[in-house]
Amino acid sequence: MTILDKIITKKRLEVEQAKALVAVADLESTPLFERACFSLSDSVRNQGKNGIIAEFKRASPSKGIINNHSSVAEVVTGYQEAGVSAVSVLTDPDFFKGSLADLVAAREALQIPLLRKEFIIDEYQIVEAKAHGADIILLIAAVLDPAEVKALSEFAKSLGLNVLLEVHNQEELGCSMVDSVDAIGVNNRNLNDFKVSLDHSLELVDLIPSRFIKVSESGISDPNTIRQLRNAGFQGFLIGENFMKTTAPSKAIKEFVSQL
Ligand SMILES: O=C(O)c1ccccc1NCC(=O)[C@H](O)[C@H](O)COP(=O)(O)O
Repeated sequence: MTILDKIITKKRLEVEQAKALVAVADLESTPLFERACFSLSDSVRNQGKNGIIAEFKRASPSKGIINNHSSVAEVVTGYQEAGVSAVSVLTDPDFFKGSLADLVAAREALQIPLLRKEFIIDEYQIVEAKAHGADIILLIAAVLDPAEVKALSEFAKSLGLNVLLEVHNQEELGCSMVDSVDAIGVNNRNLNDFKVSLDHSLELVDLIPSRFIKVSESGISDPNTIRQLRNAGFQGFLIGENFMKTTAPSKAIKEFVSQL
């Protein structure tokens, strides 16, 4: 069983448990569910922002514990002050040590788009995302079939959310481009063996139609890489570990951005 299979098997259980605890109607009656979402596209195209989607990431299957000392509010406030276009918060508890409480804490600190970084397999998680302050949801082509990508992205759009679709290769890209997706992220990390290569982004960028925001994800640790990716046609850059592994992620991002 691959790590991705393990994550999805656990996720199915987690979603059924959540459904038994909190009804959809209760999620839909929260104040956060009512709010209008920030637009990812507007934020990425805003010249005053740098295109970075900075991630709050405590742990990962590839690295184990990355940061168990920083608070969500302090880190994401620093990210926002550094001019990022959006913030990503991992909410998976078992493999990434995240939570929906982290998402709410980030929402309370931010006035820019917020991504719920999660392994979404069910509409319930999309309602949960909106009810806990997300503006953007992630759909991962490697764990969904094209019909699921279409149905889940259309459902998210019906709630006013932005949709980021993650692909890793040409086959996933070809199968999953639908109009209900706003942004396509090329994950440089193979989610089965964790190998990271920027070549995935560079090989796929020209195959992504210009109507989608183009995001390069994972393994970015050098301002020169942002320049290279920008020149290749990317507008968004998802970065987690590079900031989170430091003693002060809110300072590390400012130092990084000063070199752009
Ligand atoms: O990060 C992992 O080890 C991982 C393993 C399996 C599935 C997903 C995984 N990461 C999720 C992400 O997409 C990254 O957190 C995100 O792209 C940021 O990557 P990085 O800058 O390398 O922390």
